[in-house]
Amino acid sequence: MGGRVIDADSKPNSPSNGERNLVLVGRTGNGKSATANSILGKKAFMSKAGSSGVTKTCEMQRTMLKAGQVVNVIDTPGLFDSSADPEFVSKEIVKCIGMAKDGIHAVLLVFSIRNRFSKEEGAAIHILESLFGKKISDYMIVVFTGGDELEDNDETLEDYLGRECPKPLKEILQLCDNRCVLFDNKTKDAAKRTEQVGKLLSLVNSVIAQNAGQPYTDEIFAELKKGATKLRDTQVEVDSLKGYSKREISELKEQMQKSYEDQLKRTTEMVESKLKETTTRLEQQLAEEHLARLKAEGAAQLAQMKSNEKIFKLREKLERSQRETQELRNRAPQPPCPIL
Ligand SMILES: Nc1nc2c(ncn2[C@@H]2O[C@H](COP(=O)(O)OP(=O)(O)OP(=O)(O)O)[C@@H](O)[C@H]2O)c(=O)[nH]1
Repeated sequence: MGGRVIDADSKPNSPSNGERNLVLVGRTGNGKSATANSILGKKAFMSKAGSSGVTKTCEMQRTMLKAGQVVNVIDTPGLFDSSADPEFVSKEIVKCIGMAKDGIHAVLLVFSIRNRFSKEEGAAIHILESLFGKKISDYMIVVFTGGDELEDNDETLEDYLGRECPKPLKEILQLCDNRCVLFDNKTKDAAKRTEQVGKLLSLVNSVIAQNAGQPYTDEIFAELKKGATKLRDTQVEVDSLKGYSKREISELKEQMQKSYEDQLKRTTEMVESKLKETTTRLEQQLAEEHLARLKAEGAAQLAQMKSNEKIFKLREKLERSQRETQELRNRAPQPPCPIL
């Protein structure tokens, strides 16, 4: 444990004083690790440029606030990148849930104002909702990184969203009740660092208050917690057994460990099948939308062609009738010259 002491929780109406579990999700390179480090006030996670992804697995680090409250920060790899393998993603999700045993107090969706918002980022929210239910959006907070670049351009977050907010991002912000915060992870200004982390933690407090102090949990959390508690209790029980040889005790422990690992495997498989089902459904939906767009474009093109053809024919008709009129005029007998 270590890191900076932050004064975000010394407000009179701050919610429960238990530990807080914050999970950062987002596309590789959006600045999850850098944001996690800003929250922790120390370089706990590796953060650097690279398209292949620096964070390879979920990891948890913690810090203590001024009021003595512990904040657990879980950094994740790019779970919703289109290149991510479902088996790996499911294992990581189960691992992350295992770390936040008591539930998740806030999910931080990390976007970067330095990278263009992508389709897959828009789809990620639907995957999260499919895996964890619509309730998960009550726990979401959007974090935009790259505050320094906006500042360099003399822009605010509102200016940026005014010019650069595609429909799926708008929908995400609406789903989160517009809970969003801008982070400059590059700043060396201690006051600025404290202020942006304080703002985020205030949003976390409001999320906790709105959810009546209850962190997000579901049947996956419950199953994993039950399994881990059972393993721990039986290990204690086995340790206290009398009249058994060392070998028998070690065999019993191995059996317990194996049954726990089997349960983890089953849970991971369940998450994987849900994930595959959702991804297939989303891909189908995207393909259908694409097809509908193509059809609409085709119909518009056809209508345009038809109307071009009509215009061409009308112009031809007009020119023909002008020519005919001129010919008639030319053929008509000329009036005698008044001078003669
Ligand atoms: N200018 C600027 N760069 C940032 C900011 N936040 C993160 N970065 C940079 O963005 C790059 C990626 O940051 P990471 O924290 O490694 O991103 P990540 O989402 O954790 O990426 P993976 O660990 O690879 O999944 C690094 O070069 C960071 O220094 C920011 O607020 N401003």
